[in-house]
Amino acid sequence: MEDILRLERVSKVYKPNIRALDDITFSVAKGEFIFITGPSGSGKSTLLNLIFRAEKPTSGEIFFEGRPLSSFPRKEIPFLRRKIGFVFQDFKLLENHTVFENVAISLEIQDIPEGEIRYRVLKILKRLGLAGKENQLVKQLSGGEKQRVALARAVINRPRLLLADEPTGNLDARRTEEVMEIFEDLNAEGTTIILATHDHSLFVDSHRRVLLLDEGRLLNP
Ligand SMILES: Nc1ncnc2c1ncn2[C@@H]1O[C@H](COP(=O)(O)OP(=O)(O)OP(=O)(O)O)[C@@H](O)[C@H]1O
Repeated sequence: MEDILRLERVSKVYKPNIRALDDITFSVAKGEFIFITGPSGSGKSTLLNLIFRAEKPTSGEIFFEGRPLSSFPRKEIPFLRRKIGFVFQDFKLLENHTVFENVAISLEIQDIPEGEIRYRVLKILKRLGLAGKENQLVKQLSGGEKQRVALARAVINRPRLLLADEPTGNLDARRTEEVMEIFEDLNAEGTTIILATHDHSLFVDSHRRVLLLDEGRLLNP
């Protein structure tokens, strides 16, 4: 099957000499759902940040849909980010804005008619169990609700690739199961997913590919 993503010999070194990622090579097929795991500090977040082009590799290259990420000029990054959704570990939500505003923000900068924005936002909120919460300020939400708002915002553009960093970190067992079902549904609809977690229970029975990171190295390329 065609690859949506390929990393070739990617390394990331932070000053003075922290090798966060060391010579990483792997591919992800279109439609795949893979897990990345490893102990704290093994490089999971760094890897996702590089794929999102939030940071650049020190060496090596990342290809998204065949195109090297290094070839995207700055002004094209917003277009790239519409194709790649990111659920951040710390959510990165606008705490003093409403749930609706947080989810709608990326649609509003695209000249999409207001009625369609409203329809799409309310639909995704309903799907994520947040119906009726649209006018609430994010800072008034529970951790689990914020997690789901972050997921809603990440998928509102119907991205081809969804990156999720510890997306069940703040959830109890029942909510974790619900969120994992949503990831399964999104994947069944064709979204490629890369989910980073240290929680083995998320993938142990999943029969999915699991990449193991340790001190920046991939143990099972
Ligand atoms: N901006 C940065 N500057 C310097 N060092 C960094 C930076 N970001 C990450 N690191 C270092 O790179 C290594 C990998 O960190 P990273 O956050 O990718 O790990 P992780 O596997 O996501 O950990 P966790 O599960 O705790 O989130 C760590 O040693 C970390 O301290």
